[in-house]
Amino acid sequence: MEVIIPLQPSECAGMEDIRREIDALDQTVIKLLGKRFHYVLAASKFKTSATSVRAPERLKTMLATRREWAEAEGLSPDAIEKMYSDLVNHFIAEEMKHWAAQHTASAMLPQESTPPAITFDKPIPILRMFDETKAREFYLDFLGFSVEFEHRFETGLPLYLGISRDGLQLHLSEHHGDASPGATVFVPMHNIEGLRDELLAKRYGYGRPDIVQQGWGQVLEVYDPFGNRIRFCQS
Ligand SMILES: C=C(O[C@@H]1C=C(C(=O)O)C=C[C@H]1O)C(=O)O
Repeated sequence: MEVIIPLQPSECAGMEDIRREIDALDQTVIKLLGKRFHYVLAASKFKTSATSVRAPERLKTMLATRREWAEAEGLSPDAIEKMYSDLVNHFIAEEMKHWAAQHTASAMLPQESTPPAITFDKPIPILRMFDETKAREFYLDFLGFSVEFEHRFETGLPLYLGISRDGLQLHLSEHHGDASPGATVFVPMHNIEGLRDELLAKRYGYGRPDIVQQGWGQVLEVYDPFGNRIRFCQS
């Protein structure tokens, strides 16, 4: 391995030596400037405003110090100040970009800052019922609903039944506090004639519903054994 020992200026035998030494020094200077740059970027996390990023007072005093150091090395203070001024202005611009990315209003917002939109699912009417057998006969056998779930706090306590058919969900409750008989559920639907034919074919003992033409559409009403009615409507 070739070990290169730096030559003093007076030891250089020609331009080749001179330029090799200058290149080596400039490479070291630029490496050091690269290190310096990382300190400047790291400064941005302690800066609280765009003015503090520029830190004009610090810039002024540091340029003055570099002038003194230049003089001590036999260099022109003006030339060194100009060099530093150009360099530091470039660093400030980079620090500003870095700072803005960390500190602007949008960067400061928590990531999950957009609250989810408020939306509603389809409501589920709760209808009062007080005879499980009659409820099953009407809603399951006649209207063709299926049971989604059944709930009782314990055996012998009131039943709460979730039922559904083709997108229509109802809750039937034996709890007297949940609802009073006499409710009407308005159900927009499609193929009301198909439903009418299906219901008539059931030959249900307590109702033979037919379609009534109203101003707002065709209406078919059925009455449950507890005084509630379901008003199907196709418009
Ligand atoms: C690093 C700082 O931020 C800026 C960059 C400077 C630099 O490159 O030396 C000096 C002052 C500021 O303009 C600082 O405030 O010290």
